[in-house]
Amino acid sequence: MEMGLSLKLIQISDPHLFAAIEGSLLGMNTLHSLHCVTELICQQHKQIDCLLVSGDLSQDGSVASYRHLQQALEHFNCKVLWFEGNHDNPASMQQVAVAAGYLQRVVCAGRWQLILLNSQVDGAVFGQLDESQLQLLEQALQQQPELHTLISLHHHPLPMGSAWLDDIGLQNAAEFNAIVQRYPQVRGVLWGHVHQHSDRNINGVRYLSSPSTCVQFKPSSAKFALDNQPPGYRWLTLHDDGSIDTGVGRVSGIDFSVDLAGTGY
Ligand SMILES: Nc1ncnc2c1ncn2[C@@H]1O[C@@H]2COP(=O)(O)O[C@H]2[C@H]1O
Repeated sequence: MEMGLSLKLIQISDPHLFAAIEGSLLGMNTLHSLHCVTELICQQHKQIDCLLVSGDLSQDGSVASYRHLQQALEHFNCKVLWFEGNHDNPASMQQVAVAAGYLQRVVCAGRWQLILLNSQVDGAVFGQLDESQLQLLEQALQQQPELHTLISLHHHPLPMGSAWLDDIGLQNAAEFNAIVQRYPQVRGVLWGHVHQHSDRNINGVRYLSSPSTCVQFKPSSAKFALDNQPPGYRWLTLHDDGSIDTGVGRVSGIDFSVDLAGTGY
């Protein structure tokens, strides 16, 4: 990433791709919806410093699904960073991402440090930061006290107000948030998993969730339910003074087929 006056970051989350190009999740073709989102990003953002993909890149864990993602992003002339969600297969993901340089936990650019954590628990839908991730987080924060910091992970460290989702969030959120609040340089925490946007400020730290590039979950629903919002992404401008401008973009004018009555997957 080049050093400028501010950094433009685009977050893509939860694309849930399959090896088969016609693969679909609750009626939505996830590769097609991803392509619609990347096209929108190209139209809306001329200069991007970094594209961050925040987990559940694949639905079937196949190497081919990660190659589809790589191809979908290859025309972006910027740094690309991937990290794991609960659905990802670490070995398949690494096969594609390591050679391409997409897997980095700590990245410093300009006045900012990005810390990307692995909250995956083998075989579980919920998340947890193990001791190595908590140590990595604290070490990075201790090493760069002067850099504004954005932390990203797949699972939600705050309740979303949906009982079913709040059962599958970050299990040690209290421990994580205690660290976040202890280091004044932390400006933002950014996640995926919940397929919906939210924006909260807790003691000056911006806590942000983001849409999926495929199906959306209905906010404030006690049980699993899909929303009819279209696929989308989040953009963030990280300013030199530590402030963050951010918003969500969604595809318009395309009729995505989705099974709104679906009760899970
Ligand atoms: N009906 C359901 N109730 C609870 N969890 C579900 C249901 N359907 C799917 N899930 C899981 O909830 C997860 C939410 O995000 P993921 O995309 O990680 O994957 C989803 C499934 O693993």
